[in-house]
Amino acid sequence: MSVKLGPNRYGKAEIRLVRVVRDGPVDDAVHHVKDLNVSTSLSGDMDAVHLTGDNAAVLPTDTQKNTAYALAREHGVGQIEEFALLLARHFVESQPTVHHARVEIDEYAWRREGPHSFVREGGEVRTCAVHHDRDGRSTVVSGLKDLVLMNTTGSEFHGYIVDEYTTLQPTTDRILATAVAARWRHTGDTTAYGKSYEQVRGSLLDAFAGTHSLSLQQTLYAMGERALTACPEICEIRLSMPNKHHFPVDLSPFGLDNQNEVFFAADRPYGLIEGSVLREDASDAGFAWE
Ligand SMILES: O=c1[nH]c(=O)c2[nH]c(=O)[nH]c2[nH]1
Repeated sequence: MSVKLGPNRYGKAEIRLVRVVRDGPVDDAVHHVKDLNVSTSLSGDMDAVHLTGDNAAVLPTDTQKNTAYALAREHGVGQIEEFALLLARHFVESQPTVHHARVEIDEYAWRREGPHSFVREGGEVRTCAVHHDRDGRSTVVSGLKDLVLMNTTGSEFHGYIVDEYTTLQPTTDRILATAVAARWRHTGDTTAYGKSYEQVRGSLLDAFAGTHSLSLQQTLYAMGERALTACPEICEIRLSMPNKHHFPVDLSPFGLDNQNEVFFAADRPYGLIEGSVLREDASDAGFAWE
């Protein structure tokens, strides 16, 4: 039997990193925090390590982790996309055996409660995934996940295929609830990642709340379209949205009606609606989504 090594990469997953910045006199400083989960992944001249156990080309994952902490100390974090690019470029530019770096970062939000006190926001997580290769090409995908949304009316679903297995009743008034995971690809024309994050997030919320929905698919498209319209520096957005079903409870055994007021919130199974919306003239994605 003849086999060969296929695509491979390696790195440190889920490096938890909290960076504190102190602003002002030591006794009376206002603190700022960045709370990150960083994952690095490198590829390049890695045949020997797999085929013969020669580790000479390998930058250990332990070193990758240390690098994240050291660069956070030296440079600060700023926008997660900037820090991810700093790390990715560092690995590729400092190590000839590393030809490609992918750095993914999740950022957890803390709301200020005092000069050095914070409350963890329970809601969405900001995300990014950047790539950098030895030809100097970089891609940046930003995103969010766990953005839980609900409309308690303004959602219908009917007109679908009915076959011998269909039991679903058509509805003209249902709860529409989801947990949005969105990732958007930057054209490369901007580094204003904080601003575009706010624009895209705001667009997703506006379109979800403002669309009278005939399906979650229609809502997904409206959300993507709104984000692309609001934010010229992104060219493609990918959305993944579970349909978190809410079933009206049959209260007739108790002599009670239920005019869409009492629901069973099911956690599984759930519909999973996914799609991308992109500009007609979107540039080639290259390795951005890998
Ligand atoms: O918005 C929806 N899209 C579907 O494709 C679907 N399928 C289903 O059973 N309910 C729903 N709702």
